[in-house]
Amino acid sequence: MPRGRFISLEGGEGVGKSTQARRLAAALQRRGLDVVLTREPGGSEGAEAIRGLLLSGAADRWTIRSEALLFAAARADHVARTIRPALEAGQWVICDRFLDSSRAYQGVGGVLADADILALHDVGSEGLLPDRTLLLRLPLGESSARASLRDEGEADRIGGRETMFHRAVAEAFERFADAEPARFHRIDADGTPEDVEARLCAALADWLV
Ligand SMILES: Nc1ncnc2c1ncn2[C@@H]1O[C@H](COP(=O)(O)OP(=O)(O)O)[C@@H](O)[C@H]1O
Ligand SMILES: Cc1cn([C@H]2C[C@H](O)[C@@H](COP(=O)(O)OP(=O)(O)O)O2)c(=O)[nH]c1=O
Repeated sequence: MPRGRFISLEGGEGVGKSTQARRLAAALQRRGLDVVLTREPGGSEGAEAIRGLLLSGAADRWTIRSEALLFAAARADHVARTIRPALEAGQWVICDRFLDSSRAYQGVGGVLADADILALHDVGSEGLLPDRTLLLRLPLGESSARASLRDEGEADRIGGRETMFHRAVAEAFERFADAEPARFHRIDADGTPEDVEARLCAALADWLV
């Protein structure tokens, strides 16, 4: 049984990751592939419990260090219980956010270096990386308008941070894509969901022949 493919979707809040993760999973299933659709933080029983700790409560509920450790712990459980077993069984895994979200969100602010977050990932998840990372990009004004329509003004503990934070996150994703052009594919997230889905499928075309 050949190992399955591991695809992550990344980008800021409201760019359409969750919408496109569902659409991509359905598109791949229509091609006869066995697909597991999952998300972070979450994707396993333990990680979903940690998700509740991370996304609710006061803005200062966690320090940057404790928050980064909780994300890494959630990811370790998700990788061990959901992602690795699926890949080993030949399934394709589509993950709505993964390690690069920790590098972007927990890495801004200067408390933790990128190397620190990668070190946590080495310990927690033996350094597992996606085979391909699809980075959805949209001007910040448009993604925040989409997110606030969806959330009706009730953003979660991290999504509710100020515009400067989200701008720094978007810039971090761009730096990661520059540094790893073989893994990252930049996707224009503007236009209809159908348009964006077509771009995602085009970014996987070499695997779909
Ligand atoms: N291409 C699109 N055009 C307009 N609205 C969209 C598009 N894709 C998603 N949306 C809507 O924008 C909001 C945010 O999308 P979502 O998939 O939840 O983004 P993310 O997971 O990146 O935060 C949702 O209300 C969704 O229905
Ligand atoms: C996976 C992950 C998410 N996050 C943040 C990003 C989001 O603000 C929040 C929840 O993610 P998510 O539910 O995907 O939010 P959205 O659909 O709005 O993009 O958690 C981190 O800060 N670090 C991480 O490692």
